[in-house]
Amino acid sequence: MSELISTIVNCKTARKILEADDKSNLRINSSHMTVEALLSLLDELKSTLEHIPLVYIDLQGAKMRLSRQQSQYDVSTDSTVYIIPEKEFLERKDLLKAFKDIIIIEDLAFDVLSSSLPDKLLIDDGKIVLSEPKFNKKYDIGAISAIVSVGGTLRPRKGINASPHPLSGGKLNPRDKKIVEASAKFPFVAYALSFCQTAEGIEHLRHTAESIRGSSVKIAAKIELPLSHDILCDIACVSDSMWLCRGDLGSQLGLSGLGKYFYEYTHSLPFTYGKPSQAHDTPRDMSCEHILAGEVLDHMVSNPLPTRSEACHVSEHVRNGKFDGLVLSNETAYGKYVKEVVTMARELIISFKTKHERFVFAGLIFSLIGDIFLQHSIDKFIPGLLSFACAHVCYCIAFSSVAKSKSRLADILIPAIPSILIMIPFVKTLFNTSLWWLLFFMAGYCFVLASAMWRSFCLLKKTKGANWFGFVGMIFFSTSDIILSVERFILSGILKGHPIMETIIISTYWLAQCFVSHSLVPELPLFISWFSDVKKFRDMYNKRILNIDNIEAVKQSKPIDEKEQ
Ligand SMILES: Nc1ncnc2c1ncn2[C@@H]1O[C@H](COP(=O)(O)OP(=O)(O)O)[C@@H](O)[C@H]1O
Ligand SMILES: C=C(OP(=O)(O)O)C(=O)O
Repeated sequence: MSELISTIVNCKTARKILEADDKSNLRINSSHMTVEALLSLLDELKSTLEHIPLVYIDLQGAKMRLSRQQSQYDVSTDSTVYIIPEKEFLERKDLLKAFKDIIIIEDLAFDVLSSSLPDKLLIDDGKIVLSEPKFNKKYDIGAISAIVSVGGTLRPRKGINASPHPLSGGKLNPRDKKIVEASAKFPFVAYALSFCQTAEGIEHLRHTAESIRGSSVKIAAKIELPLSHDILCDIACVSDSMWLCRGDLGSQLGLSGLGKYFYEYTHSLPFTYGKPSQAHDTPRDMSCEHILAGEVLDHMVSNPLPTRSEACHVSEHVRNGKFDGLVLSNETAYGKYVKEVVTMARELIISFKTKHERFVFAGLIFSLIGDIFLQHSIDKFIPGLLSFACAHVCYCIAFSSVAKSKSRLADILIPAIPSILIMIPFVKTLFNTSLWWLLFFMAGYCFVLASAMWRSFCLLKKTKGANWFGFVGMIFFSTSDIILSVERFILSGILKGHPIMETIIISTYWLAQCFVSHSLVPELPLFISWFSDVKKFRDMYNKRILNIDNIEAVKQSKPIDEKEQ
């Protein structure tokens, strides 16, 4: 099932979200709260929630932000504003708080921006744009003045973008480090690192978190700058997931640039952005989970339904396997329709049978046909074998719909080599017999079985070991088939019908089918989930069919004009 991550500001929002979708994970943006407030929110979640999901703490990393001291006010287009560092504001607060034309930013951001003034500054994902920044001595402070080319409402802690981005993301900054150290005692916490720029940044975070916790920690890299394909591949190697954050990326690249980057990212195209990729001996890919973030269902911040484009875009990209989940930000942090947006997001990502599900189902049907043939007698062996070969082709398609290998050559060679090796004893035994022609069918069968195993390994690799079920299933499959063929052709059926042999063949076969099917729901506990979660799944399904929440929301909503009057 796809991952849904919903941003919360307090325990109340968390409860609302989980009421609408108890499988949603949560996200807390640490930049919008003090470290103490963050820790007490984690404590509250732990003590009040019945079931606590994964909670991502979003770390500021190398993101630049307005100060917490910034007051909320509107800046109008064409006016002049003065950007000052937080420390100056704090020193002269009594005088400065009366002025409505100052923008207070974090000291580090002020220092890096002063050392090389950018052409433009974008605040709050580009909702406010400042042009022509220059040094100015306003209020006797070394300020940066700028013209407001797009006006809007300033709010504390909103993000600032300049291109090129002036802060490099190396080791954790002191505040993020303190947060990681203090939150390590909560086993349900994962981390998302903002403005991630290198694999080293993620490695440092992982090392810090895991050495304190003493166990593995899930880490997401937030991609908010146009990084090159090579760097993305490096980051993918050390991260559990990468979040494509289109809010900041859109500010960095402009909207048409974002469209182009999005296309290249989702098609893993090399060298358009950043430095050209270096030549590598082995093909490189961005194998890890990919999560779509930034204005995913933004229309629902103030409307009960998303736009058609949002609904189609989300469905398309989760369905075609480009993304493994979604982050909801403003939609749940301060949107008016928290429950509706969470329900809608879940519907959009499960409201169809994915290719993975459809082909696992088809594989099970072919296996059933194969079982019926093999139940009869030896002369139905070939139809049985062909049915199971079709089942493995279906499993191949199912696994590769989620995790494709990048190399066609590997797709052929890796399954071919073990198939040839396995065939050697059978060739020796059957070659000079009247059953020699069976060897062709058996070789073909071995190849499709090994291909399905290879594709299940790609899935295991892409999910960094989290979805190992398909691979283990295919190992059981091969074990069952090898024992069956050795017993039938090499030992000439002398053990046929022996209860121990039959038990091993049938139990490995059933375990294989169970594990392959479980690869569809890797987040649920093995086997038990099939029984304990039936009701929840049925409720979710009924809700989807009847669309109850959304019908209610539409009925209750008034036209925009009416609301504004
Ligand atoms: N813990 C919080 N307290 C108050 N407001 C918050 C909090 N978290 C998020 N918000 C609000 O929701 C908005 C969207 O959240 P998020 O996407 O995490 O922020 P940002 O875009 O600033 O990184 C924030 O800009 C802020 O206005
Ligand atoms: C999700 C994003 O990150 P943040 O919420 O930190 O702005 C984004 O930039 O789209």
